[in-house]
Amino acid sequence: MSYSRVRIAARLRPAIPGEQHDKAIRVVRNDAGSSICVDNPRDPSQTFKYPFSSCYDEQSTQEEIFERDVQPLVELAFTGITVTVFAYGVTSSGKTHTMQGNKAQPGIIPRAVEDIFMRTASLHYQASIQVSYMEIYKDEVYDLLVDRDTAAKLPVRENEAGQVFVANLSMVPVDTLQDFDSIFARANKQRSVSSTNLNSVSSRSHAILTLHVSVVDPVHNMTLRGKLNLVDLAGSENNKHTGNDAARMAESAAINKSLSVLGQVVHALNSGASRIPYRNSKLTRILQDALGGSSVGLLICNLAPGTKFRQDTLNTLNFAVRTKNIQNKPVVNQQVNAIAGPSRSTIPPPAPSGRPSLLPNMIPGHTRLPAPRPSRVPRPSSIEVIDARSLLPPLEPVKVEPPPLPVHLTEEEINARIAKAVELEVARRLEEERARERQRREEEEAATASASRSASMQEDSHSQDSSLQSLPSGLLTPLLKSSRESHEDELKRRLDELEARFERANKNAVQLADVLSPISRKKTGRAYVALARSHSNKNNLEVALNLYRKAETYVPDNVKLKERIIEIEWAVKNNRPFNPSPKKPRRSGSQSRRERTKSGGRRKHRANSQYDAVEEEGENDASEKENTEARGKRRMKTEQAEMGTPPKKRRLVKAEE
Ligand SMILES: Nc1ncnc2c1ncn2[C@@H]1O[C@H](COP(=O)(O)OP(=O)(O)OP(=O)(O)O)[C@@H](O)[C@H]1O
Repeated sequence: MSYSRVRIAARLRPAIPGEQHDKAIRVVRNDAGSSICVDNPRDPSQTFKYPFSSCYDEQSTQEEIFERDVQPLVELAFTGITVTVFAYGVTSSGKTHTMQGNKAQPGIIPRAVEDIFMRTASLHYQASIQVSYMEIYKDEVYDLLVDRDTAAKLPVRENEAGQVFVANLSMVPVDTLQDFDSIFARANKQRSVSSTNLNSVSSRSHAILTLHVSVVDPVHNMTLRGKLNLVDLAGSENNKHTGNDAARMAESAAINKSLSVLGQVVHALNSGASRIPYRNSKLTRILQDALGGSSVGLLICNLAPGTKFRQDTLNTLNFAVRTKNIQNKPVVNQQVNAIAGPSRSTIPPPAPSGRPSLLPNMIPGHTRLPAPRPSRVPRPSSIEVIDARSLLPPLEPVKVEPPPLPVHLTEEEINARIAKAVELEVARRLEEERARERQRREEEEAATASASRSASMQEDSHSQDSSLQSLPSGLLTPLLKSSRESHEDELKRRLDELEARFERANKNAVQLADVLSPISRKKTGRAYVALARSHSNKNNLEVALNLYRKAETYVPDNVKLKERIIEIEWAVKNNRPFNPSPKKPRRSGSQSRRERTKSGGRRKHRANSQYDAVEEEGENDASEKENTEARGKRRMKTEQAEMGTPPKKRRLVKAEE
């Protein structure tokens, strides 16, 4: 089964007139890759680092982003795959600029359309392009290709195959770039836009432009239907800054609510929840396919610069980190042609004439996508949704049969097709190998994690052998008979071996952390933290630092872990000893609850243990935020007394409070 993670790109816009310029948020590039660095709002001496494969700074151009991150995905639409690119970020962070741009700096949408037409022209197959464009305004869907004054609210429905669609949405065939430009320009005038203190042309709705690409392959007698969804989300708004009036406030509430549901969907997917709340907003319902569904996804995080936007930026980046873990399972949408031979009529027929038209046609020549009522849903025999791999020729033994020679294919094109098929098959086999490796690894991790937990319990009780009986036999059994020190060495050796084995099997820069499930990542992170803590207790600070950094690759959005790394870096750099927080003895559930209540509650308890923070990583955002705020308040209270003391000491002062 082949999975595709949602790709992430982050783009920092330049300061615009009237904004104060500072470096609170910046793009850093080094040998290890690129990251967005943000100063900790609570403690400027600390920096949060968010590594992403694509980070664009203030000088980046529209062309770079398109060529590096979007153009490779456009190609997929020609192979029957749905691709969704969405721009996410706080209001005024540059989403519309990135997606639409302007005449001088055209954005992703015009570039993608141009690219599609260029590809179409060079194809030897018949291809047709259609466009649909909708906006979600106050949780209602409107067609942007019909006259605004008469536009009705469109219902969101699901067909028998489980595909979500917007009923009665127009689809307009476009044959040239000029066709598209005039349709798009006219449609954009319909979009809900207003002026706020932060943006004179602030989008008040989420806009989804879809380019439907149909390619008819007469040789195989089928039509591939790919889609490119280009989504310009409305920005989250802090109404202290926007200065919104009552009407804008109502829009703002709807925008913030739908983005909050988007956050909940991402969180539920990440935590493996059995119910994903897609239905809680129209936005998530329509984007369902891009989040944990069958399309390939790219999230562009737009970031506004400077201290003023720092908290919003952290929220956006944390959302991105969570989204990065979502796995989609792309499928090829392929329809067997009813009549063999090339055909340009890949567009569904217009609604039956007896059906009352709800909306007038604004654009001449456009066809309305019929509402697929159950009786009109294509039978499974005529529309297939298939796993992309099944399109590959058989490869046992490795031998690729060239596809039948279409009259207009050149020798070079045939060779390219064969090479592509081989490449895909190799990728499939690699994926199978990885799946086997993953399974082996997860079994080993389960044993490793329980061993490290037991090791940590051993430390708590200062009893080295009382818990041996309760540890699992098997993988780690020989270690249990040795001393604790050698046990740790062995645990580290096994973790290293696990990564090395994975890297050997994957020479194409896929990291172990990238392929583990969220639970396995958390477990591995936890094992590294346990080892790191043990080394820091012995004052082997450099080793501990390395291990904490390793842990961070598995749980990158764990704030406590980032803080711990900064503290140890400080101690190493200043050649100072490092005193770990005193570890509390384990208590029974009820006793623990009683004590927590007396001593100021759960938040204080959590703040005391780095290990617990990793364990509890992934709890809901609200409690994370509460913790951060509570810590921030305590930090401010003690700031005066702590001047000149290292970060670790400050924490101890707080703990004593
Ligand atoms: N990379 C950039 N280079 C130059 N100007 C930019 C860039 N990104 C954004 N801007 C400018 O910043 C302002 C806000 O950008 P934009 O309207 O795209 O933000 P937005 O995120 O779409 O906001 P909203 O959510 O309120 O619609 C605009 O004036 C835009 O031209």
